[in-house]
Amino acid sequence: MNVIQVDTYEELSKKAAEIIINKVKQNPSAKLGLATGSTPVGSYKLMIEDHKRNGTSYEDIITVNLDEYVGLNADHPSSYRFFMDEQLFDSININKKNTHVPNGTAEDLKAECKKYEAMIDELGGLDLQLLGIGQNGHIGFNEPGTPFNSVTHVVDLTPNTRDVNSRFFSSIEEVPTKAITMGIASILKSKEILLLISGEAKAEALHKLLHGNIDESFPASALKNHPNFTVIFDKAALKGV
Ligand SMILES: N[C@@H]1[C@@H](O)[C@H](O)[C@@H](COP(=O)(O)O)O[C@@H]1O
Repeated sequence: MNVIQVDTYEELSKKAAEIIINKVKQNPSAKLGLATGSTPVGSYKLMIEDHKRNGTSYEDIITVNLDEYVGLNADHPSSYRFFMDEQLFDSININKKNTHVPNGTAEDLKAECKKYEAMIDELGGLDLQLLGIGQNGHIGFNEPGTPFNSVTHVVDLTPNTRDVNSRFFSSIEEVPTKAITMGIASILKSKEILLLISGEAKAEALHKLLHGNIDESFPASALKNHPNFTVIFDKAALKGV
């Protein structure tokens, strides 16, 4: 595990954006695994700025997102497809056809999961997977207890995750109870993994990642088995533990 500590969220965003932009420059047809949540937003902004200023091209880049809520379509403002379009895809020269987010409104959710995993395999695995982390150590929507050998699947969201994520909805009742997520094994298929941890609310999760055991009760600990795993965190995430 490579550990990078920075002072602020701004620095964290800059560092992560640099790593992603370099990957894109080195390999203009790279396959990027992307994440939602507030943490990567700063990096996405910097990627957009760099695209506008320096012309870094996403023309042949393929993206694969980690997860999507069950029941929300692309037009729903709280869907992860909507989020990705708004926060990144609509502002860079990516071909929308090359951007993949699980279809949360698929009639046959199991078939959708199978199809998604097969797509990842057909791509030959991703080149770089960007991740955030939940307060309980979830990655994607892999909640504590998820087997490390899990592939893309449907999950029941925990009350805590629904509560934390309710800030993106008008009320807690609107937060879906299920989601489709890449599994832990799907995430580990990526050649490189970059995890971003920012803010005091994540202090316990960071502490467990750095000092705890590799155990299914803490999903992010699986990443420590990966040969090319980097975690970037800010000072605030070190507070209070
Ligand atoms: N499914 C997403 C995760 O992929 C993300 O890492 C997490 C943390 O979000 P934030 O960065 O807003 O704290 O939120 C959601 O649960």
